[in-house]
Amino acid sequence: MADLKQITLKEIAEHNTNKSAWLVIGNKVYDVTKFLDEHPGGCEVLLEQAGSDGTEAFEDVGHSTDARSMKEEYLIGEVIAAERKTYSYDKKTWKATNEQDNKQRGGESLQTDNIVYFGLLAIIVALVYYLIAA
Ligand code: HEM
Repeated sequence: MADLKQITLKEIAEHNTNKSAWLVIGNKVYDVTKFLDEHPGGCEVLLEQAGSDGTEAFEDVGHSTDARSMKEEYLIGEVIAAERKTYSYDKKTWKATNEQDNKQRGGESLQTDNIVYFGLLAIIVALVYYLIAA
């Protein structure tokens, strides 16, 4: 990746129209001008991000692996080292995963609790029935 053209945020900001639309995803610069009409999510969302950093918007949509590799066709360079931002892909993934895990775990423990309560209730009912019958 050493050969990638180094581009400043100032230069990127100038390409924010449908005549020339650049956007930054993960510090890489993509020229999506030709892709505007082909983007399944529409040209508006791309133009909204054009000239700026679209990493968060791109990640929020949860683009497919296909979409991720597709964007490499439009790669034209990368943000100069001094102006790069760190976007924590890991943290985001972990956050989402943990939330999901917690929900799942919550659901599971609730189910387990219900089974225990139901079992106790059944034992009590059986005991009462036994005592009455005796
Ligand atoms: C070069 C960059 C991009 C490429 C190659 C790309 C590609 C794609 C592809 C292939 C899809 C179809 C669904 C999928 O396969 O995930 C899609 C959907 C979509 N994209 Fe992008 N995209 C790019 C950037 C963006 C950005 C910056 C946004 C900003 C919000 C965006 C918003 C959306 C939305 C809203 C959808 C529709 C999702 C749906 O209907 O379920 N995309 N994109």
